[in-house]
Amino acid sequence: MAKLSVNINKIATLRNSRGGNIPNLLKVASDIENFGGQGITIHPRPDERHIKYQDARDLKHTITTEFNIEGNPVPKFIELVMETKPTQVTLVPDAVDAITSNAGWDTIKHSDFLKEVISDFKNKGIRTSIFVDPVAKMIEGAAKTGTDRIELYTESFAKNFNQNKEKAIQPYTDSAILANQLGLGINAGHDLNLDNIHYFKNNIPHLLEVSIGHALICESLYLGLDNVVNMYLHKLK
Ligand SMILES: CC(=O)[C@@H](O)[C@H](O)COP(=O)(O)O
Ligand SMILES: NCC(=O)COP(=O)(O)O
Repeated sequence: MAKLSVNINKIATLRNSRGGNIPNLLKVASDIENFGGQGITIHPRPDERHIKYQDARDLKHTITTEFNIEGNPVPKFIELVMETKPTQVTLVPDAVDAITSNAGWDTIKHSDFLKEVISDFKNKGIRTSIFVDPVAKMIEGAAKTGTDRIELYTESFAKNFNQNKEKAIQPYTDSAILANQLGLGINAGHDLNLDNIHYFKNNIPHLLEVSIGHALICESLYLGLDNVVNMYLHKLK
């Protein structure tokens, strides 16, 4: 069974829209865990437009499952991760002005940098994962950085799922087989949803964890958070 880590960025977006503390991010995170969620993911961005750096500090004291912090390892982010010591850090090469994550690492070009930050995080006892496209040479490059895991960037799978799911999944299946042969753990995320998750899970060998936020929160508007978390858990079995 792959673990479900719920990305709560969108809860922070909603809270920030009124400047108060409704919905309460810490309570939502605890509720998700009580509903069965096996992890909480946040992706603080430099402009703090949703998750604030202080949220990461506060969540550290309330999360009882796996805490995953995603982001571009700029100095301020590295400092935050070193201070909060989450279960896992997922490195994502976001541009500052990106609306959302839109590419995986070039693990060849940024090899030296990735090796250095990954080694620093691992020395602190933090599991590392790096966000990559499903491309063989990028997976091979990832293995050389010393990272524990990769997170497969699933945007293209999600985008093409309805037209041709066999074609959409193929690079991901191939990448998962290769990653496993190279000793990497496999996570995945971005635009996964209740329609595509079961097919994704069934076709990705050795899948350890998915992080899902945008669709999960949207689906919860109609179906309820408790219900939706459990629907994902069922589909991930
Ligand atoms: C790494 C990744 O795929 C992203 O999903 C990200 O965590 C979502 O970030 P936003 O909520 O800012 O779009
Ligand atoms: N790492 C992916 C993630 O946390 C959630 O992405 P999305 O479901 O919000 O697209």
